[in-house]
Amino acid sequence: MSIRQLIINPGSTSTKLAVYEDEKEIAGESVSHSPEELAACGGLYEQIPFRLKAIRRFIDKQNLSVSDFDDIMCRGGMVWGIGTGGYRVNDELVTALSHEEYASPHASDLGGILGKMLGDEAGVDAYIYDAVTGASLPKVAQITGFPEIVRRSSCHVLNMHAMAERFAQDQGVAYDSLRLIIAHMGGGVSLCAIENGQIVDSIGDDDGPFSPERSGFTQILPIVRLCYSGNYTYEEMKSMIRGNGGLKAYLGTSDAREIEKMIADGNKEAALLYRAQAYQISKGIGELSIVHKGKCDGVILTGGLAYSGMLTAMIEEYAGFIAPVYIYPGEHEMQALALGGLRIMTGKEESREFHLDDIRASGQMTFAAP
Ligand SMILES: Nc1ncnc2c1ncn2[C@@H]1O[C@H](COP(=O)(O)OP(=O)(O)OP(=O)(O)O)[C@@H](O)[C@H]1O
Ligand SMILES: CCCC(=O)O
Repeated sequence: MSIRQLIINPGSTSTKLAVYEDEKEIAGESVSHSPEELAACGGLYEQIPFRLKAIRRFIDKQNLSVSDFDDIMCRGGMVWGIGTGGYRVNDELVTALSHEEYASPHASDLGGILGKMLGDEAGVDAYIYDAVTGASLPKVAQITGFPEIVRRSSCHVLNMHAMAERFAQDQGVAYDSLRLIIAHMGGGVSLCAIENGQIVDSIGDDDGPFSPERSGFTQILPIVRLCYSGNYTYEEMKSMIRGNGGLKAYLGTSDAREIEKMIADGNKEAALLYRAQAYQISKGIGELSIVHKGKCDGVILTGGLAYSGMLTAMIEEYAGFIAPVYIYPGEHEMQALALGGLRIMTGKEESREFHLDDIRASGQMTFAAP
């Protein structure tokens, strides 16, 4: 009997859904949510009923019900102090996914919450897999200049692990033997260093290069001044960091294809900004080369922006001296979730149980939001 799984991947502007039977996708849909629809919901967690409706519509369309699934696999959120792999969604994980002290607000936080709500109706377990914050940073990588702030990892773990494994297969070498740097370049950009099959350091979407829709990191004092200027609320600051920052803030679009058209039409500002994006991503690669002490087997460029020959050529021009650059365009998160779920369902991998005390013990809790 095959294993049938419902896959849920909430993003900032869409909810991606799929049904898998064993390794095969038998149905898939990316339900787009317009800015107006999302704004009408209010905050992130107020989107739950709206997204739940979209998921139910998708399940109905397949003539299935929740009880027809063996499990529900959900994109993991930005819960601090969590490891990689699969976690069964229990009540403590739902609490963590719903509170800013435990998790950074991000659309992917909704995955486990939605999965558990649906699963509970029919006694089906929901899991998150390779959560955005899952990593194994050594102590030396966790120090900041602020004793009150522990440096935490956040990156596109799901797609990065999947691409690293594909790369190892393509090269015919053991994944665990590779020292890699991966840049995931989508609406948000993040990077990681992989060693022994583990993410040992990373640069998050608010921690390094700007991206099509995110501000990335810049000098701290101007940001502090902006926060206290009285011109912006906390919510507005967050939306500049994630959603309305980066290329979108300068050029009014986060679609790199439109930006390339602007460049082709002679728009010099667009050309400068696109180069600046490549430059910053390359600097991120350079920063992570230190983690490997310069001995890196490859740099992998992935995500939607890796389809852009213009961008990848510029990155290769800056960072190609570090290691050979390999391009794996697109993201393969739905398949990675399904394969992770299949390993759990077939007993090849054990899922983990989450406890709020794990976050407390990690020292990675955050201050309460204002
Ligand atoms: N063929 C292409 N050429 C150039 N850019 C492209 C191409 N296809 C997609 N992109 C760009 O990739 C970006 C979106 O990438 P992707 O779909 O991986 O992001 P996302 O899933 O929305 O966000 P994230 O990866 O941060 O979760 C957009 O800027 C889009 O314009
Ligand atoms: C690090 C951010 C991950 C994401 O946007 O999906």
